Amino acid sequence: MQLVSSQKMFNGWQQRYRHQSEVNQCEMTFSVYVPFRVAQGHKVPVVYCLSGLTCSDENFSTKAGAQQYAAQLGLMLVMPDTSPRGEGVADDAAYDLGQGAGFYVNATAAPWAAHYRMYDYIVSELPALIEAHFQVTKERAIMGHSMGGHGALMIALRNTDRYSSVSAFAPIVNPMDVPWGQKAFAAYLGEDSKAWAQYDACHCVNHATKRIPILIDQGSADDFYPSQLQPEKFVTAAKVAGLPVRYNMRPEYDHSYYFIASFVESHLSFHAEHLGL
Ligand SMILES: N[C@@H](CCC(=O)N[C@@H](CSC=O)C(=O)NCC(=O)O)C(=O)O
Repeated sequence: MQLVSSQKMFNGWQQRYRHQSEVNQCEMTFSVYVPFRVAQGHKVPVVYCLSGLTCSDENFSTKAGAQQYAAQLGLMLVMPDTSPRGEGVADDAAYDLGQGAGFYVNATAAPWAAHYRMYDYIVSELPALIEAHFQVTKERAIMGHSMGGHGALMIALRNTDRYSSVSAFAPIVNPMDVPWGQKAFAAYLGEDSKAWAQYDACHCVNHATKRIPILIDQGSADDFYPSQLQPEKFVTAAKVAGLPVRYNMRPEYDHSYYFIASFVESHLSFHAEHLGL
């Protein structure tokens, strides 16, 4: 693991690391925020922050304004990239497919299957790396925005033993039923939609083995809300499955990081509460 950059921030450290990923078969970069509590000799729990289409590990770290709250709460933030990258990695000219748009699935269709294994990367490889190199406990929460909001919901529901809580800003919730998801799933998983449900949060609610606490915020002025997101579908599915969801509609907020920055404190406090801080 190679340190790319390190800056002091709120008495802790904002850093970027590069490493060779076995599951994605390429070099991956991630960002972390290490709170001061670590320098005081404590192990801290981790919140994984998954970004959306077109993002890298730097969107959340530079725009969400989360570090000041992570510093106060004693949380480490891990901000992964949204796909494998590099010259030898398949890509597409469109912003919603290929590099920057991995959708947190393990691709099975050519040419994507060779590198696009973001599900295994987020669930297994990255946490193992983090737990080997940083002063962290094995307690984790996961959150995300848009495509990353969906990734967080889907991953948490499939792995309720691994996460204490999950939250999402303006998430895609039913990718099998909206244009962004249908395009990505057809490419990564093949045209047979039977293989898609395992990665669709509205289906994954039925496979949760624990009542994991869920928080979702949605802006009413989000251009993607009616066509690509529709979080109410998830709220209904989760309630039918008996899962506790707190859903906030935020008047006049859009899809941007200005929206995320406005409510990120409440998401980190939610996770801190369920992580027992
Ligand atoms: N209109 C786009 C779409 C890109 C976009 O809005 N990306 C969002 C996430 S959307 C769902 O996953 C984002 O987070 N962008 C980065 C940012 O810093 O705001 C386009 O034309 O590119």
